[in-house]
Amino acid sequence: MTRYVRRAVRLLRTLSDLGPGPTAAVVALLVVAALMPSGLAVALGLLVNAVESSAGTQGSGPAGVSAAAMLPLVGFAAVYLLGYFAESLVGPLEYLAVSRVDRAHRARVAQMVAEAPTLDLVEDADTQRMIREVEADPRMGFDRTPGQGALGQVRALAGLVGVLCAAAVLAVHAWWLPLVVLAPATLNRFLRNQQAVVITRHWQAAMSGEMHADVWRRATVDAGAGKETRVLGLAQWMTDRMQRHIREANTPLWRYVNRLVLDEWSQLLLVVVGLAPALLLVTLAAADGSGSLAVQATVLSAGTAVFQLLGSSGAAHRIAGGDAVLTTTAKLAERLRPTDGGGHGPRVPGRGLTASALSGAMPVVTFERVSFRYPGTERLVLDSLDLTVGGGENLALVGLNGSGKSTLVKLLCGLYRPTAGRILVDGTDLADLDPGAWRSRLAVIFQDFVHYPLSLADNVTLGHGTPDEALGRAVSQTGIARVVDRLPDGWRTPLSRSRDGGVDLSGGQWQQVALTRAWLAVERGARLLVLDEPTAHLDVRTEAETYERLAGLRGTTGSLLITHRLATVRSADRIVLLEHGAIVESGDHDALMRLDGRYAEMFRAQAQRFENDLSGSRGGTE
Ligand SMILES: Nc1ncnc2c1ncn2[C@@H]1O[C@H](COP(=O)(O)OP(=O)(O)OP(=O)(O)O)[C@@H](O)[C@H]1O
Repeated sequence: MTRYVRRAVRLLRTLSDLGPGPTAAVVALLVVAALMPSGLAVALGLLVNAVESSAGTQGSGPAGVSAAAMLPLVGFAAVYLLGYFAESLVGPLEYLAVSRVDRAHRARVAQMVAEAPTLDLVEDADTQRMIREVEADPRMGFDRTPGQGALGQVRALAGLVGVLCAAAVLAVHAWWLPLVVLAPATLNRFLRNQQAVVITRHWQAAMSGEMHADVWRRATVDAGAGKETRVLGLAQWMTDRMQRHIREANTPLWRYVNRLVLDEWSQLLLVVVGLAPALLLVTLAAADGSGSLAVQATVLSAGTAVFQLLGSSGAAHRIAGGDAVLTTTAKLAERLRPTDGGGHGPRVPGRGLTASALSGAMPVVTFERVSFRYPGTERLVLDSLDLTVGGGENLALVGLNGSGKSTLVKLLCGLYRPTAGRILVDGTDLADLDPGAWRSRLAVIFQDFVHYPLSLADNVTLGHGTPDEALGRAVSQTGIARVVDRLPDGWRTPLSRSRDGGVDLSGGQWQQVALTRAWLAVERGARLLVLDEPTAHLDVRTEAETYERLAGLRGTTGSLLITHRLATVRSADRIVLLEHGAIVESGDHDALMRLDGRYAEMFRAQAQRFENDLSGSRGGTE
């Protein structure tokens, strides 16, 4: 019982997102709608009674009957119309209420996930399943949302008021009538609640399969994947895979619901068990003269109302679903909540925020015997790595694919914590710094930076409200001018083909956008530039210009550059070669060439290829 009360309270609390006025309106209308069946039962009884008594009056003809029945008839019609009016108003109001509650819930979930300080828990398969369950994404056509649950709960409570009223109507005719009707109706309600809980569990169990289906569902409609879908003829394959995952995920749920449909006769039996004795008893009373047709009509209507109000499975499903979503949301919050270490979640950051992390100084980041493996994997991606980055130094990190370069960047940003060892920022453990404050010291371009389907201005400022002068300086100092000039609406052009007036950029143009983001971050105070393959798509001229501009930041920021183009790292203060997560060579270009090791071998191989290409193209033109 307390479980039911706790569940109801939790669901009803979400109505605070709706506000008192709309909540009161929905509650009032639902109560009026729930009282209607009892009102109709009473009005029907009065009407039949009027017809019966005027028909029994000596000498009264049809005109007499109609006149006597007129008032109850008008009453009946008024009650009916009021109920009809309440139901038709409550539909759209309920819809608005559900959307508002769910919108606030979705915003909370989005913020909770986006603010989790590290990525490991967000990437975890269980977390992803929980997010899929609680995000209440309308694109998925979910009816299991906190809003649906809350409104289902209001409907159920309003229904209880209606049931009490119907029971009172029955009790007027005989004290035992409500007991006879309520017992099977309550049992019916209990069974439906249980079924709703089982259905919700099946729905939750189908989540992983649905997530597989999502991959294919998105791929079939995603404009970005559209090229391959068409050129490689993937449409049928994708839709087959989507259907298969949906089928496999939902078969247990569908089987259970099929069984329920077949077992529906048992619910009917409960209705008969509840209503038949009541009707039989009032009929017998009518036969021996102590009852009447009016009583029969009232009892039948009020009894049916009890079953109607208690037996609806719709509200039960919505309540069970909404409750499950709120339970999972609470678990998700717990999972993503920072702890004081030792717990499951990430550690509470910000305890030892250093002065230099907030000052304008260029930070020095020290990796001390750092080892790292991604959660759920066995392989060490970084292995006892010792490295110092920053402090104004221009450091280049090179290495073969998969050697751990991007992973090192993610650790430096505090997106993961080392499996062993520690990372110090100016002598303070990174885990003890406030992640937001630390990240504001960094200007990072990830290898797979995000192409937001927003305007160019939004794409470079990213919500920082950069003033126009800063954009102006960006135009003159980052080379973005060439991109801006080609866009139909300049800075305001949406960078997505799927938006009105939108265009897409080439890979190289996108990299110029990302470089401008980093440049603006430095303007805002970032003092360590971290660039993971920032120029891989740039033409030779633009690349050379970019490095010239970056060299201009020397003295303002330190930098960590990751690249496969070794020609671009020659001027770095220090080059570090990473292999299998460990540093195998370190020094400036000349020193590494003298060492004649792996770096020198890679450098010569690239230079040789460049020479070959050059002589090939000269041969072609001769
Ligand atoms: N989120 C992840 N979960 C599990 N393993 C990962 C994850 N990200 C990367 N890895 C693995 O970590 C290893 C190092 O990847 P990383 O991206 O750091 O290499 P890299 O040196 O940057 O490679 P590249 O030069 O190709 O960009 C790879 O074997 C990769 O499969």
